[in-house]
Amino acid sequence: MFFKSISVIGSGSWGTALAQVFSEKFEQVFLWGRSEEVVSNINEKRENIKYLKGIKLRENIHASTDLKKVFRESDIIVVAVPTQHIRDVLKDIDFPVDKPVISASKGIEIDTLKLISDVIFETLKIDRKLIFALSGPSFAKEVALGLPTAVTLGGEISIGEKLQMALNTQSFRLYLNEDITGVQIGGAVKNVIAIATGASDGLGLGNNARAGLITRGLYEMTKVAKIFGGKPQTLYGLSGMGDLVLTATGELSRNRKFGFLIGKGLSVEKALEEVGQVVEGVKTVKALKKLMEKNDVELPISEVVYRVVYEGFSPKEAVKILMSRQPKKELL
Ligand SMILES: NC(=O)C1=CN([C@@H]2O[C@H](COP(=O)(O)OP(=O)(O)OC[C@H]3O[C@@H](n4cnc5c(N)ncnc54)[C@H](O)[C@@H]3O)[C@@H](O)[C@H]2O)C=CC1
Ligand SMILES: O=C(CO)COP(=O)(O)O
Repeated sequence: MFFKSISVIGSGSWGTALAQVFSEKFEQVFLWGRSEEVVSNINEKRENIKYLKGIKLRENIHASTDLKKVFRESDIIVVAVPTQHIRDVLKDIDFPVDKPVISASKGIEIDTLKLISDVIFETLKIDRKLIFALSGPSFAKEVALGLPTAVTLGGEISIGEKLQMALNTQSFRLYLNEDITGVQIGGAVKNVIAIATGASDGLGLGNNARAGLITRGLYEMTKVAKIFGGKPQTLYGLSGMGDLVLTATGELSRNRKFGFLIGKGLSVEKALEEVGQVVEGVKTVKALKKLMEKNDVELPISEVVYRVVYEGFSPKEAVKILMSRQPKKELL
């Protein structure tokens, strides 16, 4: 398999940052976006002013609103659309796809409780060996600036090795992991925990509280991975702990910022408005609530994030609920 060109589906901050990093090695990079304005800004001004301001995009990045064309044009497809919209976007592809499709989005589909790899499988009807998930600590802005970043590529090893070679650059390092399920759970659930640490910081609860949430949050991530059939140890890697630490503490995180604003007393609506970009944890926590009910499993941090976001509980009440739980053994 030799890859000359690559297509990125989704021209938000992540899709654009990935296009920029890929444009270093690929002859041609195609980028699909819904918005005519974003697409023409990229093609004419070489900048995604709305989602990735200040980054000069390379000349070999070609943006388009024609999804089928962008899909047909290249040897690898990367999906970077907000999770709840992936099915809707991919359903328009009505021809066979026989090239690798990599999910770079993070979340769980609320209606079906499916992972993105399953949504790709169902909509495109492609061989599972061609489906991959790219996840790990990777803020779009830092990736686009060419700052060193290490991520995990989850999926089948033999094609995965070829993709790894093709996508690896001096600033973007990929590790392979066969456990595509565990890789996706890390990226999805860490967003919910980042909302919790953001709220804790917004309330001014200190460093101890944040470290406690991160550690017990990681345990929740392993519990969710087990439900989906993923390996708990995957969650100790880049796509689990790595991304959790980044998102739960990093100033650039939208999930953390959303939580922080809630902790400062803003309403959910106002906090979402203030962030102004996708906050996947708000959706993922809804899926986790369904998952808890379906599997009769406890995810205490996710549960209180759900109550704050959807049931009108205050962040202070959430802290009280967490701190007054029955004392437990430290299960890991
Ligand atoms: N921004 C980042 O640093 C990273 C983001 N991700 C993930 O990438 C995915 C995309 O996020 P971002 O690019 O950051 O979001 P963003 O908020 O920067 O951009 C949102 C994008 O989604 C598009 N969109 C909105 N509604 C849509 C719909 N109904 N159908 C199709 N497209 C729609 C918008 O046009 C825009 O291109 C998310 O799952 C996110 O968790 C993963 C790693 C890093
Ligand atoms: O997933 C990310 C970094 O790895 C981005 O996190 P946010 O969506 O919280 O900004």
